[in-house]
Amino acid sequence: MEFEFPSTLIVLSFVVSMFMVANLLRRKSTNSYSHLNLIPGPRKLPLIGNLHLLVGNSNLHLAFRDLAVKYGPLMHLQLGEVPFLIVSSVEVANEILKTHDTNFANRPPMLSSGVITYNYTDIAVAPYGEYWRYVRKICTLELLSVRRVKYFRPIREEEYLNLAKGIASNEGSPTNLSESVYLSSFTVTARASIGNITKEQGAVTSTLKEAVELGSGFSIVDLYPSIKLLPLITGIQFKLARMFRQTDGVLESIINEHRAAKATKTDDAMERSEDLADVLLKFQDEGTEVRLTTDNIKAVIMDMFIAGGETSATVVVWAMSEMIKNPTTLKRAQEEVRQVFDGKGYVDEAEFHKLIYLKLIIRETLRLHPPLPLLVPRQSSERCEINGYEIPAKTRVIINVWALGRDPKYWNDADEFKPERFMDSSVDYKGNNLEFIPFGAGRRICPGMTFGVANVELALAMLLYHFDWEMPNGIKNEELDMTEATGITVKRKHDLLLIPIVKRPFKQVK
Ligand code: HEM
Repeated sequence: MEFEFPSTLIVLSFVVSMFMVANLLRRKSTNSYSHLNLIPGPRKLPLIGNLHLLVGNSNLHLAFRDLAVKYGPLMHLQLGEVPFLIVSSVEVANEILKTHDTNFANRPPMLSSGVITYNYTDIAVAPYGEYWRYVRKICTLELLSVRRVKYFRPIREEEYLNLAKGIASNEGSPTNLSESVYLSSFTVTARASIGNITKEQGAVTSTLKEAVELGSGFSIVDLYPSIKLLPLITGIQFKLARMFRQTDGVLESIINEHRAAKATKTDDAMERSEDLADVLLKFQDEGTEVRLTTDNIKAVIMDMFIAGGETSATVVVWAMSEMIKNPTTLKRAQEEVRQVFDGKGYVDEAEFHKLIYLKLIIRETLRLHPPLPLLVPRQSSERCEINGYEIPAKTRVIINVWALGRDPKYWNDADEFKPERFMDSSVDYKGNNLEFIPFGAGRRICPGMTFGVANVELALAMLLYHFDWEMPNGIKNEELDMTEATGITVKRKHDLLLIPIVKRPFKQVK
């Protein structure tokens, strides 16, 4: 991720400080955020605020948790010019995500997300309001509802079987599991939302990922928004323009292909093979309550690519990593999956209700490794009061769900991987138990939860059923490196390389 707070950012901060001084001299000293100074937080330095405290911390969720231990669960941090509230307890999260949910249902504007989302007309960063509700509803109905997720079962089964077969062809050799899982997860999302995707179109994902990282809200251009020249000086403006051109070209070709297919198909045939892109185009033609432009459609499709593929794959890879590190858990999971599917000789979703232990593993992985540990930043629409403090409109809030998932007040042996803790527990990830919200909570909760979990379950079931796994280069299981990469989606720093040993050969699926 580009929020390398380390030295580059600090150096840049001093470069921009020249501009800042001029700005400060011009501006009146009063500002609406002065109330936030009453909220506990570390002492701020001129111009950079608290940025220096994040130097050397490649993972913001960790740094924020450590600071919260000292300053409390509602903490004020000044990052560059921008004040942030960092939330690290269930009680304060409840205030933001339940009591004042509507007020905090907005997203802060950020330079890069504005550019790549066609001026905030996707779902994830669209302002809270009628447009957001409309496009979110379409995606939920057409792609993400329980009914639609069931409908896409053949796509999932085909793609994850291909994944397993691809891995089997590399039996006995170190295999990059991260790479294969990410590709399959992305392909499933793309096939479900746009029908199919060419290799060239698929290549755009790496550009999209780069753009997402820039749009984390912690990029230097977003921390010094008053310095209008900063995007130019840092080169970010050019980078964004290049990314935009690349992704726009691909999205344009996808839309054109759908329009061309529509023109040649009968209404009946269209009905049967309609995907999300077709439905969005249909609504555009029909002129519904919210008028959709072609750019809006591109923005929504792009959101599905970004939000759908990477998150699920990240969970699969962390779950495999944790199991490799904990061989007893791995063995128990393999025994369960093999017991359920040995009768058939292949994995399919019809038997998934029997995979009790695998579901516990997924929950425990989501607790320890929520793919978006800080959710997506929120912003208040109006002034309000939280914990007796006045919070002005347009205040940015970060919920540290990673810290909530490891809060010793709620979790015994909080840092340990123990799927059994969820046995006989009613705590789930659907946004009701705020100590465990890997999908967020409230109005902005992830709409892709069912879709994502279906991907994770099937991928893991395939990997556990067909293979035993060994570490390469004689490394012991417990020595597996678990370092996290920096980024808005927190993946493994180093790809997961494992040696597959085929234990259940592939049988013709009936
Ligand atoms: C295991 C997989 C997934 C995880 C852990 C996950 C997690 C999240 C989180 C934490 C948020 C932010 C919620 C907030 O700000 O409170 C989010 C938002 C979102 N997710 Fe997911 N997600 C997953 C899969 C998916 C999938 C498969 C899709 C679609 C194909 C999807 C689409 C979205 C969208 C559109 C948003 C923005 C919602 C809004 O702002 O209204 N997600 N997700």
